[in-house]
Amino acid sequence: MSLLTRLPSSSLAHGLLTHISDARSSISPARALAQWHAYRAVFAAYGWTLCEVPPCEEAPDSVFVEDVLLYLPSFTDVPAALLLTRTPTPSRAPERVGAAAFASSLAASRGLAFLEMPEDAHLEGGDILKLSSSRTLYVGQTSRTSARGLAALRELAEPRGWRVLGVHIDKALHLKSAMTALPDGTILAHAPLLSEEARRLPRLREVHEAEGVAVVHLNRTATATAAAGEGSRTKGALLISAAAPRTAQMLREMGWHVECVHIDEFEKLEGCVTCLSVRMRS
Ligand SMILES: CN(C)C(=N)NCCC[C@H](N)C(=O)O
Repeated sequence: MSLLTRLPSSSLAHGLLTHISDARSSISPARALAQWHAYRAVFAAYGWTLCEVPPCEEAPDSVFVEDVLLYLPSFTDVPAALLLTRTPTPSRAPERVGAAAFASSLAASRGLAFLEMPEDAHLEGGDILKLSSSRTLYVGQTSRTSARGLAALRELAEPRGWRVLGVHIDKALHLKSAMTALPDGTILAHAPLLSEEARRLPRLREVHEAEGVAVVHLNRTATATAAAGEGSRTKGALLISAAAPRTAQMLREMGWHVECVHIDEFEKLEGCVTCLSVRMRS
């Protein structure tokens, strides 16, 4: 399991804001850097190999590396792929250059395909929710991912065995600002952030904290939670923001071991625990 991350730019405080009031004045680059290291340390403790995408100092939002690179597993004989996305935002466009060279080289070393979104197809990784249990990709239709982006991803993903469905999102920056999924396909969602279309998705489980919608699966098997001292009494381990204690407790009651991380410096810029990395599980 490999975790791709990207060092925060010192200009982080100038990151884009879309749906929340301007909190950028309170952002501490030093505190953000400490939180970024602590985030990575949790994955390392669960056996993930840490890989760094070269920093992009000129792009304030470059730490949100999930948006620029998408790992696309395959269920067929078509190779899995690393996809370079295509943001519509000028301030994030420079992120693509260093990410492209890195991803092309990593893909070659791992026997993966390296793919790029076409010129006119805008898409960011924060809009892509992968449900491996049902081989479904939910693709947010947002200010960052267009219908052309959805169509272009469908052309790349269907031959790899994925079903690709668009979901209109208008109350949040990305699809994964409003929902993510547990390994069994349960979708954690925060009702105030859902469009009418999103409310109709199957297997929704409402969480009452906006930060609680974002979870990352830290390990495949319960045995890995031995590192957490809980042995194999849990389903496995999840990572969630420390800003969602009620959701963390709900997940523990569902049988998960839960690791909480402080990422408030990134939440001030509409980030979450999925944004800060690309997870390559196979
Ligand atoms: C799941 N989410 C939300 C993401 N993957 N990306 C967060 C990007 C935040 C950045 N300030 C921006 O506006 O681009």
